[in-house]
Amino acid sequence: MKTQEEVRRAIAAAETVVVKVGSSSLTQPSGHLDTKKLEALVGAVASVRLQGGRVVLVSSGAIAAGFGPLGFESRPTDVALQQATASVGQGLLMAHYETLFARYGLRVGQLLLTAEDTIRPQQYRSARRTMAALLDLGVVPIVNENDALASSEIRFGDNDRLSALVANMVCADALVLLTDVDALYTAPPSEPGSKRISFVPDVNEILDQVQVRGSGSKVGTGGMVTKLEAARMAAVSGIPCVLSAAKNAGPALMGDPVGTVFAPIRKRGSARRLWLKFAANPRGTLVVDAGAANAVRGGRASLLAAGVLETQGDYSAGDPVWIVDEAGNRLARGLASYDSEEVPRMLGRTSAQLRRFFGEEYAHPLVHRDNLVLV
Ligand SMILES: Nc1ncnc2c1ncn2[C@@H]1O[C@H](COP(=O)(O)OP(=O)(O)O)[C@@H](O)[C@H]1O
Ligand SMILES: N[C@@H](CCC(=O)OP(=O)(O)O)C(=O)O
Repeated sequence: MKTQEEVRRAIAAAETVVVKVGSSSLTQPSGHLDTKKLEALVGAVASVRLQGGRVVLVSSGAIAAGFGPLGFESRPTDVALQQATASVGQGLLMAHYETLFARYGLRVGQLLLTAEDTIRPQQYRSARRTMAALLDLGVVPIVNENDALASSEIRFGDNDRLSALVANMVCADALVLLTDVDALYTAPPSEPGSKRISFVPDVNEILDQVQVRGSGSKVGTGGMVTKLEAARMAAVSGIPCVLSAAKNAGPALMGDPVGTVFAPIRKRGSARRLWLKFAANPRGTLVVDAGAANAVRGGRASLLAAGVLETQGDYSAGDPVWIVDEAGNRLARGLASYDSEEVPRMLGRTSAQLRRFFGEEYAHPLVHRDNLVLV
């Protein structure tokens, strides 16, 4: 899939599509939900579904839908109030979607995910199974971050990266990012001289060539920065991606020449590793000796306690941690197998010693190679 036309054709032919729509495309200038915009979006998504496609909609808008009815003038900035607003707004948002999709005879199902659901194997498998069952039933799953519960340290905030992980989770054939700007530009579109880009053959190469900024609106969160990250996550997972204005959702889904398309650059990988590489926020650090550093750099070894010199930070089993060498150079990110307070007594010991001193449950690597990505 090398040319722009090939990538657009692949998007049009996609059997399973993830469509992400941002807050800025669902709201009026005041920040309140805009039902006309919702109507147009649902029309475009429903037509893909009615033609036999499997579609997941990743929709922002819970906070936008909630602050007006709660009597706030604008989006609250306090975290607890934001979470409460999202809790009220999410129900209202879903009520709109239910009514609008019902006009096309379609059912919707709600899935609220936290960042943790995309890493912890059990939660990940459960989310994937539910999503697959919904799609098999012909339902349109509507996904949002579980804002009411997401903790501030480990939340996405934007839905861009979440949508790329969902695309991976459902083995999507295309990712469609809908926003309030018609394409990726060489610089924020408000800057004189910025030019529209319609095709990105290798998203890794474009990162140094464009100037991207955070959100241009009061309601959007991640801006173009997180959209490019999402496009990159899709590209390295082998998923073609198009970024376009929400008002061009129909043409973008049909492969017409709107927005910016990103070619896939690699075969599909695991979503958990993708999250670790791009989105995980490490909670601690494991400092390793030269031998372990070499083994980790080699890319196929687990990190054994025998090669770890020090543990820093406060983390639980399953949390992301940095793996650094003695000079502090970051080698990899991985998921810790043990809570941070269990680690000091394990350091420097071989698996046989750990088994003998502490029992079988302490004889595992501190980071298993399946849970480790090089940076
Ligand atoms: N290089 C760029 N090209 C296009 N848009 C950009 C660029 N850099 C920053 N932006 C801004 O990103 C905004 C879209 O992000 P955001 O407001 O978070 O939308 P959403 O709510 O859809 O996630 C655009 O309105 C634009 O102002
Ligand atoms: N999860 C939040 C949306 C966060 C947000 O604004 O994301 P984005 O539209 O991707 O910038 C909500 O539903 O209000």
